Amino acid sequence: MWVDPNAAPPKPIPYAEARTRLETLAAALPRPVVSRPVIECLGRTLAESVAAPAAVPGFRHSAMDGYALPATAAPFQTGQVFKIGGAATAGQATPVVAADAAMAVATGGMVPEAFGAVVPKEQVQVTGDTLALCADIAQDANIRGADDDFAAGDPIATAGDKLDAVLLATLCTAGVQTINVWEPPRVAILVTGDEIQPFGSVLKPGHRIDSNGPLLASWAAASGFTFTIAGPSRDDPEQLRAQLSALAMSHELLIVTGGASVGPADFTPRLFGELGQIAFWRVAVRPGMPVVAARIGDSLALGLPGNPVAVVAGLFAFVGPIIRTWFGMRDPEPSPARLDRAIGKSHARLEWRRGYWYVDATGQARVRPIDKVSSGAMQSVAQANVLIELRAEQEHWDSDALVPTHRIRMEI
Ligand SMILES: Nc1nc2c(c(=O)[nH]1)N[C@H]1C(S)=C(S)[C@@H](COP(=O)(O)OP(=O)(O)OC[C@H]3O[C@@H](n4cnc5c(N)ncnc54)[C@H](O)[C@@H]3O)O[C@H]1N2
Ligand code: MOO
Repeated sequence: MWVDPNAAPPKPIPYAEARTRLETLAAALPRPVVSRPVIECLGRTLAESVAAPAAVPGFRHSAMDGYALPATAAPFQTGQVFKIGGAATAGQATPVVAADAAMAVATGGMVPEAFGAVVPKEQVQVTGDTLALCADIAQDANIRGADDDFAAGDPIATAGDKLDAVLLATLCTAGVQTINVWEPPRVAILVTGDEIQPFGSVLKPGHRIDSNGPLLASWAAASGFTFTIAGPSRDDPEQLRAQLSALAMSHELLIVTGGASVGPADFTPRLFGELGQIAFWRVAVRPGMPVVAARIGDSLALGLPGNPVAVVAGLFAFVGPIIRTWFGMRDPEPSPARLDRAIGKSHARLEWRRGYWYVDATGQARVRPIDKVSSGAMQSVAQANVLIELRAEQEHWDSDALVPTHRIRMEI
């Protein structure tokens, strides 16, 4: 799509259509899979499902510190007396004991099939090298099977699962050595706008401090991505063209903020069109309508409007789906909640309204819409923990209406 700066801008497309085009773009990017030792994969996402290679722990073992009783002596009853033929300690080979003797065993110690139960220390009376049972002991009591944790072939994790500490430890336990994970996209962030000044600047009238750069850089860092941050850059098409083409050469995901709309200094859509192929420009959503997406070389370029709340919504609505497509991850489920008060809108775009989600005293999930709806008001995002989804074709919601909400202010 060629963007003619003098022509009328295109009609916004529905969000569902934009998502489909974005996911098609993301799936077509070169996404390398690498094989890595499990221990180095915290935060990585599995490119293929993993099953247990063998049973774990792989040997029959004791769940208690006590004595293994010879199977031939079952049933084990109060008062029964056994000679203690030896002691098995965890991690050591089992000693040879007489067929009718008991064997001292530690928790986790191997218990061969010749033994029919383990009696805990607390339930025996030991005199010299003999013990007497103080209770009846059931067959197989306190013995765990060789597949107590995993049987060979048990599924452990599915492609698209992200390794947190628990999953990483579980794979280690199962004896999995290396896994195939997606190499994450290299992310470039380009902040634009003549009025935008970097953190720490002394502002002149008309200037704003850059918040989109810190927002996107913090998101990329928290996601564990390698990223480059450029700008704030002036609204100069020559300089922006050079920056965009250089960044697109070395990054798979390029996020630009500002200059997405139809103003005289809005160059992002035109430059995307010159350097690559535009997938869409303008989507019927609020905030974020002027969003533009394109393929530039081997990079997916996303141009978000400069308004800071549109960037927060853009992370949720556009960047999130790109990242999940890249990693083959599922979408998080929305959380339905009842509105604290009636709300309305006077446009036919899908809106993500800021809200505060909570559970009331009766256990009911509720959401309090935040009053400020300006796309420039970061304050209102700081007061919110969800985005309330307001359907494009509806204009009024009664108090107590059930609406889908999406958690924000968390890792995507
Ligand atoms: N005639 C029309 N005008 C506008 C339309 C339209 O359809 N027709 N769309 C409006 C909508 S919706 C949005 S959203 C904005 C987006 O415009 P841009 O993408 O060109 O964004 P900018 O003009 O560059 O910035 C908007 C706003 O945000 C502030 N900003 C920008 N970057 C940052 C930053 N890094 N940190 C903090 N604040 C930032 C900037 O100063 C502006 O106030 O267009 C509407 N106009
Ligand atoms: O889409 Mo803009 O972000 O509504 O103000």
